[in-house]
Amino acid sequence: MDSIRITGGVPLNGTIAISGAKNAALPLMTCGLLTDETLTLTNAARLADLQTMADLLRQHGISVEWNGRSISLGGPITNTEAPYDIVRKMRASILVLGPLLARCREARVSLPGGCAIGTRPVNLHLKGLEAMGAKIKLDGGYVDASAPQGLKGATIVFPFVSVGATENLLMAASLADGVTTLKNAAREPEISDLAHCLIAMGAKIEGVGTDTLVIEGVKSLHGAEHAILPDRIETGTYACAAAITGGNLFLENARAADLGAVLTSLREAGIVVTEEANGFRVARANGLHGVDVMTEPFPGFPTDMQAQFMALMAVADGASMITETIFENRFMHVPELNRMGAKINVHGSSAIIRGVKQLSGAPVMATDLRASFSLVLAGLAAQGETTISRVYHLDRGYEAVEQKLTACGARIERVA
Ligand SMILES: CC(=O)N[C@H]1[C@@H](OP(=O)(O)OP(=O)(O)OC[C@H]2O[C@@H](n3ccc(=O)[nH]c3=O)[C@H](O)[C@@H]2O)O[C@H](CO)[C@@H](O)[C@@H]1O
Ligand SMILES: C=C(OP(=O)(O)O)C(=O)O
Repeated sequence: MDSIRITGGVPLNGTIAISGAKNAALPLMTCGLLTDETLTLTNAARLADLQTMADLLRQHGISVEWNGRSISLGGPITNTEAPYDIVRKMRASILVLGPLLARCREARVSLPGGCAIGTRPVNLHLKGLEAMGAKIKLDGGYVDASAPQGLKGATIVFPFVSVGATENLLMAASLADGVTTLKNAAREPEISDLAHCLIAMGAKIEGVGTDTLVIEGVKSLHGAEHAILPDRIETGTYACAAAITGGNLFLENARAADLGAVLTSLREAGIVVTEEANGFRVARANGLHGVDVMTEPFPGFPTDMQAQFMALMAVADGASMITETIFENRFMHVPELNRMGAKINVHGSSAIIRGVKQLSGAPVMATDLRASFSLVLAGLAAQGETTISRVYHLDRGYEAVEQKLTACGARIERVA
C-alpha cells in the first residue's frame, strides 16, 4: 500500500489547475445508461472513483472509452445487476438504480452499506422510486426493484436534503411517464450540472438551481456532449493549502460562485481571496484567526470541506468551533491531527479547536477521502516529516496530488 511522505514548512506559490469534479462526474457517467446513443463527458479527471464507475457501467454492457480527458459512453444495456464487489468500493454506485429502472423497468443493485463517515442509508432513494410506482424488495443485501408498467411521475417531498436521492430521482424522472416534482431537492452545483447534461440529452427540467425541480418525462433521451464542472471541493482544499502554508496560489478554472460559504469563512479567518480571469487567487497576508463553521447543504459550508478547514483552524490564532450536521461520524481525522500536535476536542457533533503555533510531523493514517487531505495540509504546515498511510482514500478523489503540490514548491513524494 502506498504512503505519502511530506517534509513541511514550505509556503506554496504558483498555479494549481483545478480538475473536473468527482461528485459531478459520477452521476453524469450514469447518464450513459439513459440512452443507447453516445454521451461524451469532457473535463474528466483521472480518479480511482471514475475508474470504479467505468467498471460498473461496463458490467451493465455500456462501453466506456477514455480519450485524454474525455469519456465516451454508449449503450445498449445488457445486464441490470450491480454486484456487491463493485458497489462496496464506492457508495455512488447506487446512482445506477434510477437510470436502470427507468430504462429497463428492473434493476438489482447491491446495497452500498455504511462507510467511515456514517451509516448513510438509501431509504430516500428507495421511497422516491416507490412513489413513482416501483416495487422494491431487499433480498440478500441487494435492492430488487421492478416497474413492469414503467415509472410514473409523482410529487416527492424530501424530509431532508439528499444529494444522491435528488440525483437518482432526477434521472429516473427524466424517462418516467408524466410530471415529477422534487421538493426540498438538493441545490449543490453538481445537481445543476447533472440537470444541464440531461437537458442536453433531451430531458425537460425546470427549476434548475432551486429546491424544486419539475421534470416532464420524455419517451427517450439522445446522445450529447457535456463538460464536467470544475471541482469545488478540490478548489477549497488547495485554497486551504495556500492559507495553511502562508503561500499564494492561483487556482485556475476555479469557480468562486460554487464556493461562497468556504470563501466567506476563509476571508473571516484573514485570508485574502481575489477573483481574477479564469479563477481566483488565495494568499495569506497577515494573520490567521479562528472562525466557527457549521456544515450544511449547499449553499452552506460543505461537509466535504470540514476536515481540511479543521486542519487550517488547528494553526489559527485563537479557538474555533466546527459543527458537523450532515454525517454523524466525520471526525476521524481529529485523533490523527492531535498526533501532530493539534489541540482538538470533540463534543458530540462539534469540535473545539484551540489553535497552536506549530504542528509537528508524525506518521498518521488516512481514514477517508477528505480526512486524508486534512493530514496532507497538516503535513505541509508541520515542522519535520509526516508519513500518511492508506492513501488509496486520497486517490479516490484528488488527481495528481504530488505533481500539483510539487510544482508549487511542496516537498512531497509517494512511497510505494
Ligand atoms: C458522490 C457524491 O456526490 N457524494 C457526496 C454526496 O453524498 P450522498 O449523496 O451520499 O449524500 P446525501 O446528501 O445523500 O446525504 C446527506 C445525509 O442524508 C442521509 N441520507 C441520505 C440518503 C438517504 O436515502 N437517507 C439518508 O438518511 C445521509 O446518511 C447523510 O447523513 O453528498 C454529500 C453531502 O454533501 C457529500 O458529502 C458527498 O461527497
Ligand atoms: C464523501 C465523499 O464521497 P462519497 O460520497 O463518494 O463517499 C466525498 O467526496 O467527500
